[in-house]
Amino acid sequence: MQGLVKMLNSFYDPQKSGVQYLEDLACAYWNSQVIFTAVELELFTYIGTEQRTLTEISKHYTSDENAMQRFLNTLTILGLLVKYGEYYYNSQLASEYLIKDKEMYQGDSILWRKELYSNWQDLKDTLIHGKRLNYIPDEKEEILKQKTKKYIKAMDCIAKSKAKEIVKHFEGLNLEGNLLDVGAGSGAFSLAFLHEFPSMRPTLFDLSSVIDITKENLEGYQCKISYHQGNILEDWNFKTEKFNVILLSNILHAYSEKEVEHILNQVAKWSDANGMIIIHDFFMEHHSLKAGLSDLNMMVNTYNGKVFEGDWVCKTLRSLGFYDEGLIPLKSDTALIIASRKKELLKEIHREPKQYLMLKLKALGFKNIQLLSSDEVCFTESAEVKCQFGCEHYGLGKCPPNSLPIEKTKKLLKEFKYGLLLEGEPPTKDFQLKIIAAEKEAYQQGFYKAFSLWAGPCSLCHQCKPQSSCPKARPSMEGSGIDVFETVKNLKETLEPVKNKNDYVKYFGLLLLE
Ligand SMILES: C[S@@+](CC[C@H](N)C(=O)[O-])C[C@H]1O[C@@H](n2cnc3c(N)ncnc32)[C@H](O)[C@@H]1O
Repeated sequence: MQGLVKMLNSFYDPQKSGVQYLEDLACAYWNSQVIFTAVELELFTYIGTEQRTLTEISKHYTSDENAMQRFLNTLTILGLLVKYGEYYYNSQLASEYLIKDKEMYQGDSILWRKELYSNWQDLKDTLIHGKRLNYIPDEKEEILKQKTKKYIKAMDCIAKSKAKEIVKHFEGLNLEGNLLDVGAGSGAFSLAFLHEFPSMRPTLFDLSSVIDITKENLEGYQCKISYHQGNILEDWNFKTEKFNVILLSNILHAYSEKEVEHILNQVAKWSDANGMIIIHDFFMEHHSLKAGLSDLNMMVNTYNGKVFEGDWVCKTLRSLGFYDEGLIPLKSDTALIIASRKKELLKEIHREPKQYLMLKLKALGFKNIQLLSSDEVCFTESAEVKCQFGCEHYGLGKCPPNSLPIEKTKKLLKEFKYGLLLEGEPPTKDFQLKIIAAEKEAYQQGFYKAFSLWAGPCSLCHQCKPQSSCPKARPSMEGSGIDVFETVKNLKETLEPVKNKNDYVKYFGLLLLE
C-alpha cells in the first residue's frame, strides 16, 4: 500500500538525487517532444477505440516502420498506449483525454504548450534583460484571430477539468444573482457555475477580440449569458448593479503587483456587500515546482506576468475589507482563494480538511508531507532494544522506557484513521518545534484528537523530569516501536542510514488524525 496524497516542493530528494536527477532534468524536454508529436499526428484519435498494428499505423502516416515502432514503444512506456500481442490500443488515460471530440480532450492545451516553447529558448537573455524580449510586431488581423482561437481552445481544455473540481467546493450552497467572470476566455467556468446554479446570470468580461470568438462558441446560451468587452486594466464600467460572485480564473498571474492591485480594487468596487470573490490561479505555496516554472513561463511569455504568493493576494484582499480563509488547494496544480466581506459566508465553502491542513503545514517548512492510512505504519520489536543497547539517551527525558511501549503505540494507532508523515531536517530542536506547531494547527482546524510523534530524543529543554508529564514533549516514532525505515520505504520515499558526517539527514514525524 502507498500513501494516499503527497504534497512536496519538488522532485528533488537530497538523499537520492544525484547525477541521474541532473540527467533527467536535462532530458525533460524529450518527454514534451514525444507528447507534442503524438498529439500533432492525432495518433490517439486515429487509434480511437480500435486495435492497430504497427504496419497499419505506419501506413496511415506513411512513416518508416522501424522509426514508428520505436516511437510507439516509448509511448507505451509512457503509459499512453498499451501493446497486446501485435496490437496497439489507447491507454485509459489517452482514451479519456487525447481523443479529439471527447469532452475532456486536452490536445489543444498540449499544443499551446508547444507554442510557448520558442520563448523559453530566450530564458538566458530574458534574465539579462529582466523581461520578455520577443514581441511579434503587428501581426495580420487574420493571423491574430487564428492565434486567439487556438489560445481560447487551449484555455478551454484546462478550464473544463478545473471547473468541475472548483464547483464541488460550492455544492449545496445557494449561489444566485449576478456572476462576473473576469477574463472569461472560453466561458467554461461560467458554464460550470450556470450548470450547478441555474439562476445565476453570468457576465463574461474580456477583450473584444476574445468576446467575438466566445460568443460564436456559446451561441446556445444567448439568453443566459451577457458579454462585456473591455480592458480589465482600466476602470470597469458596468450598467448593471453590483455582482454577487466575481470570478478571476488564471488572470492574476498575467500581471504585475501594481496591475493586480488595480484589478482587485475594481473587484472590491463591483462586489456586492454580500458578494463572494473566487480567485483561481497558480500560487507559490501550492505545487511549488509547477508554480515556480509557471512563474518563469510568465517571465518569458508575457510582458510582466508573475505567479504570486497566495499570502500576498489574501493580504491585499484584507486591506480592501474582505475576509478569507487562506489558500484552498485543488488536487491538481492550482488553488483557490475565496473571499467575502461577510465572514459567515466563507464557513459554507467545502474544502477537503486534510488537504487544507497539509497546505498549512507545508508553510511551516516541512520538506515533504504525505498522507497515509494509519494501518500503513510498520512496527518493529527491535526499536526498543536498539534504544536500550546502543543509545546514550536511554532512560533520559521521554526516551524509552519513558516513551510509549510498542503495544500501547499499536493500540493508539487503532484510534486514528490517518496520519501525516512529516519530513524535515536538523537541527532537532527546530524540527520538534515544527511538529508541535503542526499538531496545534491540526487541533485548531478541528482534528481534536490530533497527536504527534517526532524523531530523536527530546531536545526542547536541558532539564527534564522523565516520569512527569510535559506539555511540550512528544514520543519519538522509533522510541515507540515504529519501524520508520520500513514505513517510509513502503510509501516510496527514501531514508538512507547516515554513514558519513556530511551525509544529508532526514527526520520524520507522524501526526495522527482521526
Ligand atoms: C489565461 S486566460 C483565462 C481564461 C479563463 N478565465 C480560464 O481560466 O480559462 C486569461 C483571459 O484573460 C483575458 N484578459 C487578459 N488580459 C485582459 C485585459 N487586459 N482585459 C480583459 N481581458 C483580459 C484573456 O483574453 C483571456 O481570455
